[in-house]
Amino acid sequence: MGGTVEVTGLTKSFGSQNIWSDVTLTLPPGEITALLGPSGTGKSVFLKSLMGLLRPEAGVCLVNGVDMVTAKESHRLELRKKFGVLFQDGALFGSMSVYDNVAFPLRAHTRKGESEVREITMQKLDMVGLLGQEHKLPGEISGGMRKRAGLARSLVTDPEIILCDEPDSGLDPVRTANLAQLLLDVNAQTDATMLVVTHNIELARTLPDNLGMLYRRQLVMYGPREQFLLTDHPVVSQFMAGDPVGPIGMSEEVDHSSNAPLLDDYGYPVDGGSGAPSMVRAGARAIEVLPRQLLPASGRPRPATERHARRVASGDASLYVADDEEADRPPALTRPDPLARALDQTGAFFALGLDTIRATFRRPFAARELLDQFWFVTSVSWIPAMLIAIPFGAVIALQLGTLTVQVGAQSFTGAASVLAVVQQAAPIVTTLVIAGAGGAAICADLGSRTIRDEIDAMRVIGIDPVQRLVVPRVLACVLAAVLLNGLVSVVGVLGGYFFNVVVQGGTPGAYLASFTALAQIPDLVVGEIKAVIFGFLAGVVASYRGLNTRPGPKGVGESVNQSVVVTFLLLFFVNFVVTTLYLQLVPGKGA
Ligand SMILES: Nc1ncnc2c1ncn2[C@@H]1O[C@H](COP(=O)(O)OP(=O)(O)OP(=O)(O)O)[C@@H](O)[C@H]1O
Repeated sequence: MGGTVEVTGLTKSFGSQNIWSDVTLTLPPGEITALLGPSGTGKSVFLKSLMGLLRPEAGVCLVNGVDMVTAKESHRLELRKKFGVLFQDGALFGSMSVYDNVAFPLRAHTRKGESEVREITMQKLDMVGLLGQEHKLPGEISGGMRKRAGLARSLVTDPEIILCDEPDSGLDPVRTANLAQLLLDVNAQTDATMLVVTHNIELARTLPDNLGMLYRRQLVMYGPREQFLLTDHPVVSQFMAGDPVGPIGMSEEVDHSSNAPLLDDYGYPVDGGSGAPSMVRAGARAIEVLPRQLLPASGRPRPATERHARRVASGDASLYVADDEEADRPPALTRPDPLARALDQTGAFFALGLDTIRATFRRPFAARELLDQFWFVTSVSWIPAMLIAIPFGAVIALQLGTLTVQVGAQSFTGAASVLAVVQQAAPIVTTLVIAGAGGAAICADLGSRTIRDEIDAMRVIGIDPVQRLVVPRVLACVLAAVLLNGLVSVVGVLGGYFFNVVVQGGTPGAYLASFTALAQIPDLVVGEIKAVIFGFLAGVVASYRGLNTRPGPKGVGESVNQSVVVTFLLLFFVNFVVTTLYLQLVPGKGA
């Protein structure tokens, strides 16, 4: 029988926006449950909270007895392997073909040989009608096809718990009917516990054993289909009838507001309210006859059907209806505390940094991804770094050359300009360019994957995105910083030599002699140490912002902007700290 999911008092907010509060329900093992609710009521947020992808601020969510809210991430990654999840847009990995996407969980978590992987993958692709499309990339197929490929991927490991976020959206009516039948047949074969979020009334009426509805930040009703579908609850009956008139309005915020029609005790418009009461009642009456539930194509009854009937007959399964007073409660407005938020984000940033260091030593190591990223970061950074290094080295050389002449210490010009370039200018120039070019691209890439649910899909498949995506990107930034720092130092020093010796008429011998007299090996090493630290910071900041992008393209843009600005600020602060420590700990040569 399928896995168990027991939710108690779950509450989730984003900042001051409460999404839902105190949600309590149990998904009966092996049965199909549908979750309904107007757009924006937090159904997707609920699914993600069940899998521990989002962290509710209160409540318990037990999956096979383990609380997903408080469990360690490593424990959650293991538990998520029990889930098969279809995200709203399919959440296919954009760089892999449809075939590789569907085969991915099998390759990641089973020891099956490639021929067996192929057999299972092709069978699932056949099941969702995608044979012949397997070599295409997700960007080359339609939205509905992506959805079906996502469904095939979610089923490929025969999961104990299947969560589907609007499996019908983007599908034509025939394919929606086929998909409903497919989900039912999968349930009949595997006895998996299933939760399906849908807006499709026909699917909601004929597929599930149980239904629940979210509305105005709470679970308004939850229970067996026999009781749910016959209710005259105004919100539920309006939704199930798809009626424009009733308590549900156009948006979550104005529902039931003064702009909405005046409603009687049952939620029907009273005199002066807009809309036709007869239509509402007709709509409500339309669901008074219990529709027939779908039957498995095999003709054999599902194991869940009998268990469900027993639960209903014994009274174990009964309809939960939320308190009306609770429904009328105004949204709980929690004022966001900017200090607590800043501390939270700082803590999360350091946690990602530590996790990145730990994950660097975990196997398997994403060596191919590291090479790709290193090549990418270096190729976008080296030309701007060189172009900045030449005038930067020249300005330092000219300024120091002029100054040393003024104070009669021109014999130290070489040492002063080389040390300024190697210790200060080179690491800073290198990392500013890496953060601006490479870091911005890393943040945009991870941000786009986040808003397309690819990162969450990876977590559900039990792959740690820090190990798979963040480690190679951060290491690529570190390696590119070390390499470019060396190049920028050489270019800067040569530029200094050119301007001091050729332009300002200094002697080559004095330039080099002053350098060897005053500089020491640690002076050169500290430049590379700075490059390592700055490269690490640029990579972690870009990854942190990318993984914590707010929804939508605007969110990605904001993240990229913040990533660059925060890296610059951090860089100058850390440079100050490292330089001060170095000057305290390493006495200058001859001092
Ligand atoms: N990561 C996030 N950060 C901030 N707000 C979010 C985030 N994810 C969702 N929200 C907000 O939570 C609310 C509920 O979103 P959700 O996608 O769960 O709604 P839904 O019921 O699934 O809607 P639909 O039926 O239209 O898909 C929305 O107001 C949304 O803007």
